[in-house]
Parts: sequence; C-alpha cells; structure tokens
Amino acid sequence: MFLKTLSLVNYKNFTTASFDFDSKINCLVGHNGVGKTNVLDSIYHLSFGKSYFNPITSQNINHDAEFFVIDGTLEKNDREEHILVSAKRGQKKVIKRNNKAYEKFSEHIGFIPAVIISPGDRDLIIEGSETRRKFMDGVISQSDQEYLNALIQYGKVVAQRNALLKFFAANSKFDRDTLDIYNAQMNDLGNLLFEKRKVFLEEFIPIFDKRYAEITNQKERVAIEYKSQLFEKPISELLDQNLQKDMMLQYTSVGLHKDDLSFEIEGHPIKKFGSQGQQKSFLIALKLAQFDFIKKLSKSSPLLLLDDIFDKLDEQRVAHIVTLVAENELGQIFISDTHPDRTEKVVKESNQSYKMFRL
Ligand SMILES: Nc1ncnc2c1ncn2[C@@H]1O[C@H](COP(=O)(O)OP(=O)(O)OP(=O)(O)O)[C@@H](O)[C@H]1O
Repeated sequence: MFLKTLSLVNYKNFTTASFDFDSKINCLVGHNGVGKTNVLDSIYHLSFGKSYFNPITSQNINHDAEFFVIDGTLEKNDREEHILVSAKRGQKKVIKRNNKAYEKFSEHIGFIPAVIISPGDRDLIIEGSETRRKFMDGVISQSDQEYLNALIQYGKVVAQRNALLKFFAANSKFDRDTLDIYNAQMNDLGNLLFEKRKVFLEEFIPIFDKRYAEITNQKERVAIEYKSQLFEKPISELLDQNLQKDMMLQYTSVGLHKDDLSFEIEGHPIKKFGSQGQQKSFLIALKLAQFDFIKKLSKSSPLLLLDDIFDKLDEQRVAHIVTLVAENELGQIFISDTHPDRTEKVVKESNQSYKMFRL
C-alpha cells in the first residue's frame, strides 16, 4: 500500500498544494514553519479522520478560509482508492472513500494504517495515564473493529453513569435499578476490553523489547507493565465497593478507564530516571513496535510519518531506518527535516527511490 497523490485546499497554512509521492521515500524539507509537519498531519488525517496535533477540526482550516479539503489517492491491493476528508466551519466533517461518505468514521480506521513518530511523542512518557491508554487503544483499534466499537460504547456508558450520579446528587435521589443497568454494561464491555488489552500486550511487549535492544545495542533493561484495577477485581465488584465515593465525587472513579502502562528503565520510572537519549530511544522503539504489530495484523506496511526525525535520532539511526525500507521491512515513509543536504545524504545511501519536496 502507498499514497500516490495528495492535494490540499485550505489545510492549515496551505491554500493549495499537491504532491505526487514516491512509493518508498518522500522527504519534505524547508525552513521552520513552512508546513512540513502540516503535510504529515494531513496524511495522518486521511488515515485517522483527525489531526494528530490538533483535534479541534475548525482549527485545521486555514485562518482565512471557510473549509478545508484533503484529497488522497492510494494504491492498495492493486486497486486505486480515493479518500477525501473535508470540513466546513460549523458543520460536521465528511470522510469519503471512492466518493461514498462513511456513516461512521470508525469504519474507516484501519483502512490506511499509519504510524507517526514526532517530537510530541514525549507526552507518552511525561503526561498522565490518558495519553498511554490512547496510544494502546489506537494501536489495537487499527486492527480490531470489535475493540474499537466496544471502546466507544464503554466511553458512552461511563458518561451516562456519570450523568446519573450527578442527577442523584442534584435531586437527592437514588435509583439502584438504573445504576445496575450501567454497572452491568460497564462490566461486560470492560471485561472484553481488558482481555483484549492483555492479549495485545503479551504480543506487543516482546516486539517492543526487540526494537529497543536493536536501537540501543541492548545497553539497558527497559520494561512496559500493564496496570489495571481489573487484575484485582471484576468491574462489578469495584463499582459496588466504590459506590459511596462515586456518589460523592459524582463520577465513576474505578474501571478500565483508569488503566495505565508503566514505563521503566532498570526498574525505575523512565519519566524520572531516564536520560533524554534513553527516553527518545524508548519512544522510537514504542512506535516501531506499533508499526510491526499493525503490519503483522493488517498484512500491509503502515505509512510511516517521521516528523523532525533528526531531532530524535543521530544520522546513523536515521540511516538505519531508511535501510529497513530498502530491505523492504518498512513500506512508504515520509520524512520532514529542515536540512535538505543531510536528509538527501541519508536517503541516497539507501539506494532506494526517493523524492525531495522543497516547501
Ligand atoms: N489553521 C491554520 N491556518 C493558517 N496557518 C496555520 C494554521 N494552523 C497552523 N498554521 C501555521 O502552520 C505553520 C506551522 O507549520 P508546520 O508545523 O507544519 O511547520 P514545519 O515546517 O513543520 O516547521 P518546523 O520545522 O518548525 O517543525 C505555522 O506558521 C502556523 O502558524
């Protein structure tokens, strides 16, 4: 699978732009702020139906315009596929595949598998548990529609349960029967998601370990561990035990939505004890493991979007990734960089076809 063409109208800083991509390596080069990241983000948008950097759709529309269009042609399984994402201020976004609009965007997830590596990935280490859950959910969802549907449903049930708790507090009421309906739904959906997260991590963690060792020449011991209250008790029990607390807080304080992943180096949290370089290697290993995992399940190489990759890796490491493309381990990649010469030097050495786009 590869992205053949991309046209943008009023997407972020672009009024119009079009690209005819190479099936292997594409380099977007230019000064700070010319829009290199925005091109990568528009490709991400085609894949996930939203921006990686700014989830507020209206803010992706050029400041001076009323709408944006991202139009891409893919070659997938020897067929040409046409994907269009468009948004108008004040209206719902539209995503079309071969001119037919999706009713649910979630149906599109996984159609164009993609992985982005960007300086902002550091949030995965430094921010709260939500970023890590989102990462895990994102990887699983790209290859498991049942997981994605259950996840969406679970989120809705928690929101309904929270609204009910607020209603109880505002009206000094309590209705066990309605609460039990939500508890049962949370329990069933939560268990399904918990089992799938466990299965996923059993497979994902060894892939991550291998990638980390490869990137660092096995310098130190790192670990990812799944943290969930569900290892101790089923959700139904957790909910019963915490009912008084939830009534007071007016939200659901326990469940699968509190899961986390702990990232450790030599037995200590990498957030506090990892050097900058170790954190960078950890994040890249995490993203390459995501790539491997999705590739295995979807049986095609995800698009690899490398934003400001030289910020994260020295020339040798970037060359290593480009070599992987040459060996056909990776598929189509997009690299953004401010230094055309250093990028061109690295990609030339790979003896692969490539295109340079000077923005
Ligand atoms: N909705 C928008 N309308 C117009 N311009 C926008 C919009 N959103 C972002 N921009 C502009 O896009 C530019 C940033 O583009 P981008 O982040 O892609 O740059 P870059 O080439 O990757 O830069 P760097 O090398 O610094 O990472 C900024 O000038 C920003 O103001």
